Amino acid sequence: MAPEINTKLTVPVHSATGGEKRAYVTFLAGTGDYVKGVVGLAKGLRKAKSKYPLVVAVLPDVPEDHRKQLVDQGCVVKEIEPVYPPENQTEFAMAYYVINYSKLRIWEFVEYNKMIYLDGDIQVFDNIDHLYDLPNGQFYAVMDCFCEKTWSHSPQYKIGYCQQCPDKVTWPEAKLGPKPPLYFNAGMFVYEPNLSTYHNLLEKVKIVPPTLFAEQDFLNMYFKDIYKPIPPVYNLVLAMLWRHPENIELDQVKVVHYCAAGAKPWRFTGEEENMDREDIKMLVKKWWDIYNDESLDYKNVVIGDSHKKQQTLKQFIEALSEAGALQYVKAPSAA
Ligand SMILES: O=c1ccn([C@@H]2O[C@H](COP(=O)(O)OP(=O)(O)O)[C@@H](O)[C@H]2O)c(=O)[nH]1
Ligand SMILES: OC[C@H]1O[C@H](O[C@@H]2[C@@H](O)[C@H](O)[C@@H](O)[C@H](O)[C@@H]2O)[C@H](O)[C@@H](O)[C@H]1O
Ligand SMILES: [Mn+2]
Repeated sequence: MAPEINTKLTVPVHSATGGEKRAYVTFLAGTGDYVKGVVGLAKGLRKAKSKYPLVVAVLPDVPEDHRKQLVDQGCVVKEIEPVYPPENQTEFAMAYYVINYSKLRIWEFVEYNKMIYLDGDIQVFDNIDHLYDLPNGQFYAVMDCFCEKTWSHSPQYKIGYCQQCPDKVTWPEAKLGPKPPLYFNAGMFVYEPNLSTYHNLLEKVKIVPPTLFAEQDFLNMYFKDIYKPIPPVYNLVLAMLWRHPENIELDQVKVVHYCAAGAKPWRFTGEEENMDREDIKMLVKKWWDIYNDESLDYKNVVIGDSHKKQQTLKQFIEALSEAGALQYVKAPSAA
């Protein structure tokens, strides 16, 4: 039985007032192939007719040609300095998670007052611009699942507890203390950049001992009092398809998060566990269909738009002249 959360997202009708500056933001590190994920995301947001730009926070190691690819796709590329956790012996669930602390820099982007963060391994298949109209002062994200092997070192996994089905194995308060607060997946969240929050985050991250899920654990701790769960259609953590299918209606899903082992579309082999599932193969194909769709490239959309505008202008002028509204003044012949 899915946890009782408000699955009918009621968003006030008012849209951005004049002063609101909104953007999507993602994070890119390294010289590897995650840049494909970000290009795919930029094209997916365009296909979903998102009104807002995509900002890409890049670490200094992202090469010039990758940055150019992103600018050519209409992205706003902003270089950030890395954020490192304190010296520690932590075994992160994935060794590379240490670089994910750098995501914290996006709280400094105060030229925007509302942003939606999306991992580079996320694709947006339907418009989610309405999430910007959610009430301010909260931190919105989708609840994670604790059932994958990546959680095997956690107390939840060891007792078979998952917040996605809290009645299946009840949390043993007597033995393990109070049930953990609702926990979100940090691959997608709606937040408000803010300088004092930013400085406080950076202060706190220096003293909080790192844990399994690196900055995701840290963000859950930091925002636990204002965290508001939003429906899984806004961040389908793929493992939900085989761990909690009863909580998912795939044809309603707007955002897919390719975070299961072996699920990154641009490296997909289909060999890892669950990667031979028909739904997984369909979602990977959907990702590639967008990535390969040249009509979604920024240069074609912009040209397309300006071409359309020229066409419309031409038709407008023709219509005016047909209506006799335009008296062409004959230019004197040059001769
Ligand atoms: O080599 C890397 C690893 C991670 N990332 C960024 O960090 C995010 C979080 O990592 P990942 O999505 O692999 O974590 P998962 O969601 O799979 O746990 C990615 O989506 C990318 O935006 C990156 O740019 N380069
Ligand atoms: O650095 C920690 C990462 O933790 C999260 O990924 C995990 C989490 O979703 C687990 O629940 C899954 O089991 C696992 O596969 C997946 O990698 C975020 O998606 C990512 O952005 C990043 O914060
Ligand atoms: Mn991810």
